Amino acid sequence: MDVVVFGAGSLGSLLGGLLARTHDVTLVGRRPHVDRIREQGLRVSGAIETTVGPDARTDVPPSADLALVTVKAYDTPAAARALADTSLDCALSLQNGLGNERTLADALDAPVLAGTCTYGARLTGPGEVACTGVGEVVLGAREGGPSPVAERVGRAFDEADVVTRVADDMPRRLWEKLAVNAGINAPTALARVQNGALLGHDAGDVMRAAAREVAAAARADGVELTDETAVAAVERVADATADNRSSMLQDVEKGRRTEVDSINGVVDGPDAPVNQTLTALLRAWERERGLRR
Ligand SMILES: NC(=O)C1=CN([C@@H]2O[C@H](COP(=O)(O)OP(=O)(O)OC[C@H]3O[C@@H](n4cnc5c(N)ncnc54)[C@H](OP(=O)(O)O)[C@@H]3O)[C@@H](O)[C@H]2O)C=CC1
Ligand SMILES: CC(C)(CO)C(=O)C(=O)O
Repeated sequence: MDVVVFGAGSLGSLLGGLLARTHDVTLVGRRPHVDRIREQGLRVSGAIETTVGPDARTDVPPSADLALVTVKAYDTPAAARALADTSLDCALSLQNGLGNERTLADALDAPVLAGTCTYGARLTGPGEVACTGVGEVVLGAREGGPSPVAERVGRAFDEADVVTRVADDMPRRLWEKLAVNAGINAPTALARVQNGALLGHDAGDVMRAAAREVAAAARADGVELTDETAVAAVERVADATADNRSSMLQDVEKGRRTEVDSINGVVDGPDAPVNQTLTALLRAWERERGLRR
């Protein structure tokens, strides 16, 4: 399969690197990362060790079978514009947050698949990415149901030894993942604590309330996600990733814009006062830092 990875940062470099073991991969990213990959290849270290030689560039190629979109959610509109003139068979978002697939589908003349990813990735230097945990990619039709396109992409990922499952219930999975990220990411970023610290009393109440509000929004959107399922999911992930610093905490520590708009901000409204508060506080921090207007 001919794969273009739009957003060769942490996740894009890792998955692009793993796919490059079997497929023709082009990484679209920034300098000096892309230059180093062209000169010396891409080194993957940590839980998976390999060196591969994908193509790497700063602009998009004219065609590909699959566009894997791995920019931060706030860059999805720009990714969609950049890919609009590329001839594609399909696109797949593995980003956190809700709404990325719709943004891509509105701009692209190709089916857009939804996905979730629990692999952990961190750029460690130009031309180098660390796999901080082997997880799983789950992908499928963004509106749910069977999808021959998703089956084809799933097979291609399997061939490259990327742990992958094709699912026919992506809308429910995306909402459940949103409940997890809404409950963990913003509270850990604001309190500057590891995920496990949310399992204590006060912060735990905030985490569970945020997850319940997301479940209510999912049901209003026609997706059957109970409060109990959402709360059990966020508690399970906080426990399993107790020593993690969430991606939003890492963004705040690095002084970078966060993905709050496409996580807590998706359910931001009077019916979701906890998510509204978390969103408002993170937006205030971003504004003060000059990261948003
Ligand atoms: N890292 C992880 O382990 C996981 C991440 N995710 C999700 O995956 C998504 C990506 O996360 P992550 O990889 O950590 O983020 P990164 O910031 O590391 O990667 C995104 C990369 O895309 C680049 N980029 C953005 N716009 C363009 C453009 N127009 N042209 C070329 N390059 C561009 C960015 O460069 P620049 O910063 O210079 O703009 C950056 O290098 C997020 O939604 C995240 O929540 C999900 C699961 C695991
Ligand atoms: C699952 C969790 C909360 C792990 O830290 C995550 O996805 C993130 O940090 O963005």
